[in-house]
Order: sequence, then C-alpha cells, then structure tokens
Amino acid sequence: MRKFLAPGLRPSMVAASSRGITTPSSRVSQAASAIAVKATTQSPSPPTNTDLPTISASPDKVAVGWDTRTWSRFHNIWLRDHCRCPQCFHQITKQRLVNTSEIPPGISPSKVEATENGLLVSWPSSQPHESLYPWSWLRQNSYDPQIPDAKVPPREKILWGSKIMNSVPTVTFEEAMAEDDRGLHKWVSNIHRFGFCFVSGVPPNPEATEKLSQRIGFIRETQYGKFWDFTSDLAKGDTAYTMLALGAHTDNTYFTDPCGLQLFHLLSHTEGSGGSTLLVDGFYVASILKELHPDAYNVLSSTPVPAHAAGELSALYRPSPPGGYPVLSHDPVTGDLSQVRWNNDDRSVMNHLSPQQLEDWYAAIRVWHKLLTSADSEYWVQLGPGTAVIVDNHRVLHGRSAFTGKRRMCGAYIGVDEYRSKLAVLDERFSGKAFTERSVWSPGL
Ligand SMILES: C[N+](C)(C)CCCC[C@H](N)C(=O)O
Ligand SMILES: O=C(O)CCC(=O)C(=O)O
Repeated sequence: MRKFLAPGLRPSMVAASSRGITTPSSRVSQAASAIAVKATTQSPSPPTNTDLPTISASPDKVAVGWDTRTWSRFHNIWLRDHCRCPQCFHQITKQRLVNTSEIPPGISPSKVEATENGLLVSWPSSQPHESLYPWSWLRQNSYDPQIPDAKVPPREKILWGSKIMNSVPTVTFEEAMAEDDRGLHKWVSNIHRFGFCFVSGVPPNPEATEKLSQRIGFIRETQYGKFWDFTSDLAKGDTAYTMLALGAHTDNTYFTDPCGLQLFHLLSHTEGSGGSTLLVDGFYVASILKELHPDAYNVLSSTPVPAHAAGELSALYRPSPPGGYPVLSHDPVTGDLSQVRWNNDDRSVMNHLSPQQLEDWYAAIRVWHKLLTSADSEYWVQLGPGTAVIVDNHRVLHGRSAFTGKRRMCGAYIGVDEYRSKLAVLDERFSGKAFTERSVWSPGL
C-alpha cells in the first residue's frame, strides 16, 4: 500500500513497511533515516471504504489520514496518556491508571500500525507496551482538527415563547413511574428539549410527589429542607412563603451551584384566587436579546451579579466567589449559552462595578426585563392538584401571580449533575443499540 505524508508533516524518521511504520525506538539523525521514506508527490488515491486509514509518524505525532482532505494529528504523549488497556485504564471504574507525569515528554512509538481494529502503537520501554485505539474513537476525539460530524450530535433544544401553551410537553405519572424507565426517559428527554415538562395524573399528595421527584435523582436538600411542602406562613424567611407575586426568576442564585431541576405540585388552594404559575424560556429570551441587543447581551454575559439568601438567621448564603456570576453563562468550549441566573429579588448590593459598567448593566437588565415580561415570552398556567411541573432551573425562569386564600405547594430540587447523569444513563440504555455494559471507549470518558 502506498505511503504518503500528511500535509504539513515533514518526511519523518520512519522506515515504511508493508503493514505499518517502524520508527527507531530512539531518535536517529534525520539524514540517516529520511531516505527510508520516499515522500510521494503524486496526489494519493483516497482510501476506499475497504482501505484502512493511512498513518504517518513524525517525531512527536502520529497522523491518521481518513481521506485525502481529512487528516488527524495526535501527539505521541496524548496517545500514550489515552491508552485504555487494562494496565493504563481501569476497565470497571473507567479511571486512568497510567501516571501521566511519568510519560517521557519526548516519547515516540517504536512502531505504529493500521489494523482492522484500529491504530496499534508499540511503545519503547523496558516492558514492551502496546496500545490499540479504535478508528471510530480516534475520529470522534480528533482535536487537530476537530471532526464535527464524527462527534455524538448534541441533544436538540426547542426554544419557545407563549405559544408553547398550544402543545405543552407532558408525561403521565404512570409513564414516569413505570419500572422499565422508558417513560422516565421520555420525561427527562422532554425536560432537556423544552426546559420543562408537566406530569399529569399525579396523586394529589406529597408522598407521591416526592417519589416522582426521586425518579430523576436524589433530592437536593437546602436550607428550605429536603422535600418541601409549603404555604404562605413565612415558615422560612423567603417571599415564596408569602402571598406576594414573584417575577420570573431562577432559584438559588445565591448558591455557587444552583439546583438543576425544580419540581412543583400545587396540592390545594382554597378560599382565594390567583397564584398562577409563570414559565419563561430564558434561552429563548436570551436568543432574542442577542439578536436585537447584542451589547446588552454581552453586558449580561460578562457582569458578575452578587446574590444572597439571608432570611433565616441560621443561614447566610452567598455564592463563591461572592461577586457572583453573570445572568448569562456560556460553555467555555463551545461558546453556547449554558445557564441563565436571574433573580432580581435575591440580588445583593452592586458595589463592584465602575460607574460606566453600572450604567451599562442597569440599561441591559432593563432590556432583559422588557423581553422577559413580554406577552410573547410569558407562559402562564394555573396549576392544580394532580398536575406537577418540573423546570430546568438553569434555563427556564418561573414565577407566580399574587394570591389570596390558603395555598399549599410541594416540590423538590434535584441537583444539575444528578439530572444530567440520569439523562446520560437513560440515553445509553435506550440508544437503540444493545447496551450491556459501558465501554472504556464510551463517548466523553
Ligand atoms: C422552593 N422553595 C419554596 C423551597 C424555596 C424557594 C426559595 C426561593 C428563593 N428566593 C430562590 O430564588 O432560590
Ligand atoms: O409558589 C409558587 O408557585 C412558586 C414559588 C417559587 O417561585 C419558588 O419556590 O421558587
């Protein structure tokens, strides 16, 4: 099979062989080995489907040619660090065993070979060591360059405004509780896609509601307790325990790690009216803000906002660092919006900005608030016994109208990592392929 060098690679110190490339275990002078490889000038024929990828070794990298246009380059140290053999990677715990700091910085394979099962790399050492990397795993984890179409596609999010009322995501209590977890997968998939989901047919009691909450993950205990069952008696030092209206907000802005999900189930409301529930898709509103008011979007994405929970003498919560976090946070890798944090009632004194920053921030939150409270953004719904709603507290804001009478609400927080873990586990199980055990090559490990 013809050998050719990856674009941008110098004739490497390799001796081509029929099935692989044998590199001297220690570095030899360039002149002595460059003749070992005849750099081809013709454009190489693209590997057909039956062909194995083409490989090429340079002093510090191994290149893999997927086709004539797509080459990936992997640092030798990266390859050695990512060996997944039983000596280097615990096959059950999926934890790295190799001591990365002991990998020689200038490590170079003694041999690299394209095999049916993947890239086979032999490492020079007192005990010969071989690493095999499946082709699909290498392509999926290619970083030089990134190969987007090889990656697991991200789950779709559907952004919504008030018109969501015409087709609200719902599962039944029976589905969510079913032991085969298919209904649970449907429930958490809806939460991820829409940022909220109703559950109908919930027995109107706290016990069933708590069991429902625990289907996703263990309940996150806070200063408000574990599973909460509350009314307007200021049992806790927070306006949620009053009859006051609450504007669209996300909870726990005073925590470093705001809860991931919040479940609400209105158990009863007698001798009065009001108390409607407000839902707003913060990602939808942020997308409009970004489009129409990019400067304001940037201000809300970069200005830290301090917050506190100080209503209980036994607790005084502030996030770490105390300056807080911006209203809009982004994934540092993809740049995508990752979290909305907004609770104007729980915001602390703004004493950390310059006069200009302060003016810019107030102007930005004015625009933000206008969009949040527009008829196009707000989805109002009257909850009642039997219908619970769960909300992605990192995306969807919630609130309520003022009310009179006796109103009893119960629910719980679930941590964001518990929620994301459950979704990932259910995605594994219901991915369509037979899933018996998690592979050391599972995406993202
Ligand atoms: C949910 N529960 C009634 C227990 C507490 C509500 C706490 C609300 C708080 N102001 C926040 O935004 O986090
Ligand atoms: O009472 C309600 O309907 C919602 C209360 C609330 O916003 C909260 O607990 O965070």
